[in-house]
Amino acid sequence: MSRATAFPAPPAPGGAVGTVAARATALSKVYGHGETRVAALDAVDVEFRRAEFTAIMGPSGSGKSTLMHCMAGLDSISSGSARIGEVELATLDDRRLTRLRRDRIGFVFQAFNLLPTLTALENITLPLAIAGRRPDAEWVERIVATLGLSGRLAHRPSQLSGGQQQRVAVARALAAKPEIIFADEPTGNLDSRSGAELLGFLHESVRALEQTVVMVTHDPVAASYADRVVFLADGRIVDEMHEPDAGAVLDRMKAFEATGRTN
Ligand SMILES: Nc1ncnc2c1ncn2[C@@H]1O[C@H](COP(=O)(O)OP(=O)(O)OP(=O)(O)O)[C@@H](O)[C@H]1O
Repeated sequence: MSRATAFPAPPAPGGAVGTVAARATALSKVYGHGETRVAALDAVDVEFRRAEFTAIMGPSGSGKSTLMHCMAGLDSISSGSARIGEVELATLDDRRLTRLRRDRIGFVFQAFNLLPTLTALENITLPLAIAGRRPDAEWVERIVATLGLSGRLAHRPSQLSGGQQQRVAVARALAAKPEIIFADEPTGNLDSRSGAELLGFLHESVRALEQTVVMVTHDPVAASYADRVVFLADGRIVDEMHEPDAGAVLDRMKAFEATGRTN
């Protein structure tokens, strides 16, 4: 049941582990003019590899959300390049950009944004239904099992805990087999235990389902679930850490904040 789209079909998740899912090159984003001009991103170079879990950290105002929004085609860029796979986002008109976001990108936000009148399963498959695509039943089953939602599919959001609702939101993001998932503070509305569980499931979706996840977070513990942490300060990538642990991330953050105060 292949359906013609404006883009080549995304590779099966895991089909090309280690290749680049998204890339920014000399990416700059300026808001405002004159006295109100803010360089939110200043010549950022960063790659997000397939089947890798990356956390983006940095002090408030360092450009984390702007980077995520520019990479996800939710905001325009001022100069440089932002690519999903081989597609240069700046070359797409609004219609093609909307389609790319729908077909190739998954989103998870702090607010779960589930429809209250639909069951968990209906929420998970809704974006596919809107896109006129039939869900891949086997894939949806794997996602649901990986996220520990098998016994909850007939429940409505009000019958689920916050952690379960956010897992439904992650399942919804995964259902279309996106090339990359952008998560903005996905544990921001969860208590610490549900947050830890959600992060464990996100980690598992990268390991077991070979998904690519980029997560903006303020929380060093959340970042420690990632394979890699990219640190932003004043709109620039200033450091990177692999196989992070929470203590080391916290120390690095404190160091940036101390430097920021003395500059
Ligand atoms: N729409 C906008 N108009 C003007 N300036 C903006 C806009 N969005 C962001 N900025 C500015 O760009 C800079 C980076 O903002 P951004 O929200 O990306 O930072 P952040 O690291 O995500 O911050 P936080 O951790 O507080 O969410 C900040 O100085 C911010 O004030």
